[in-house]
Amino acid sequence: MNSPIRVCITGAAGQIAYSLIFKVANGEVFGIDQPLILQLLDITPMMGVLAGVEMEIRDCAFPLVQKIICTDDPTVAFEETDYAFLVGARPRSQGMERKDLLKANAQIFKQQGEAIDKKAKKTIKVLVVGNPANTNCLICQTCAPSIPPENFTSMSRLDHNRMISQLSERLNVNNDQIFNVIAWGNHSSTQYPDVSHAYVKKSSGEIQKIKEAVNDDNWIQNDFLVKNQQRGAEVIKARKLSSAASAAKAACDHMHDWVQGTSKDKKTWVSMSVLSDGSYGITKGIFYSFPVTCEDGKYSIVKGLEIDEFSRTKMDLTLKELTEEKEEAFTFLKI
Ligand SMILES: NC(=O)c1ccc[n+]([C@@H]2O[C@H](COP(=O)([O-])OP(=O)(O)OC[C@H]3O[C@@H](n4cnc5c(N)ncnc54)[C@H](O)[C@@H]3O)[C@@H](O)[C@H]2O)c1
Ligand SMILES: O=C(O)C[C@H](O)C(=O)O
Repeated sequence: MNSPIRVCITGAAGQIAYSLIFKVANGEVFGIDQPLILQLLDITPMMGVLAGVEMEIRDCAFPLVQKIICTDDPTVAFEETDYAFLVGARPRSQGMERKDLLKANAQIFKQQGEAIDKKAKKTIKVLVVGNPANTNCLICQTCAPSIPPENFTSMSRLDHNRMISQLSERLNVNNDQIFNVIAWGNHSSTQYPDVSHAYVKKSSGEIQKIKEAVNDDNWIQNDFLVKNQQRGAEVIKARKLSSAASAAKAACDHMHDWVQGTSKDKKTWVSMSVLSDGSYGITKGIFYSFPVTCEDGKYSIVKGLEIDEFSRTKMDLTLKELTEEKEEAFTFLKI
């Protein structure tokens, strides 16, 4: 048996965590022979609810769970942490301006970045889920200067998965027959769901570009695009709550692929928000969703893809939003 790894999940008394914790505990991310110590963080008023979650984790009798630590103190939650899912964030309340939301979250992710810097293993891998995820991730990473910047990522996998689902439905194939979609940019309504390089592997074995298989550019550039950009809002409208199970599944997919690797031939990729290295003309120092492959616990941005004029415009638009978010958030922090 391997020695246990320490996995921190923040927002542990919330909706996403209520699905995520149990998938992680069941071995779905780090493997069925990898024991875990769960380090669960939420705010003080939620400690009672978190105690209930802890009871349920215990009642599952997971073979892999060696210890459960529930806390409202980030310096306890990030002690020696190997992997962190930063789910907890301040939600937008009625009448709250975007600026106020950025400000509230900037403070949370500053505090957590500082705790990670002081307490976590230097090899920690961090996935930020709490919105605005890309900018929260940037703040957290900036406040943890002793940790390599490439150890921080934020989640665009839900957008990636939503694209696959929409395409498989349209083409009447299974989800695992769709490859190489790309969710570019911010996890927000400016994201750019791009199918220019995507393909479908038909049941006959034939491979066809998505654009040819769909044969309707108008649908790709309008209905499909807007549906993906607005999917989070559509779920909120229907559920009166934001996506939780699908977000938890996407968080597991993201961390699983980062740790265990994507396809060995490097021909298929996933979408992950990572610190831009300037690829595709995206300003360095912004967490932007790119196509990546992963191997030996490291991600690499897929290089050299051709970008047409339509894509360029959309990629620049979401970059503009991220640049503005960064400027605004950093004014609150005086970094
Ligand atoms: N990136 C994505 O694809 C994606 C998808 C869905 C939801 N989200 C975001 O994920 C976040 C969580 O969603 P949810 O549905 O679980 O929300 P939720 O409100 O059910 O749970 C959030 C939890 O975070 C806790 N929290 C708040 N501040 C905290 C802090 N400083 N430290 C630790 N915990 C704290 C809250 O007390 C609450 O228990 C939201 O910001 C949501 O918008 C992101
Ligand atoms: O929580 C939200 O605002 C929406 C969420 O990020 C989603 O994409 O479902």
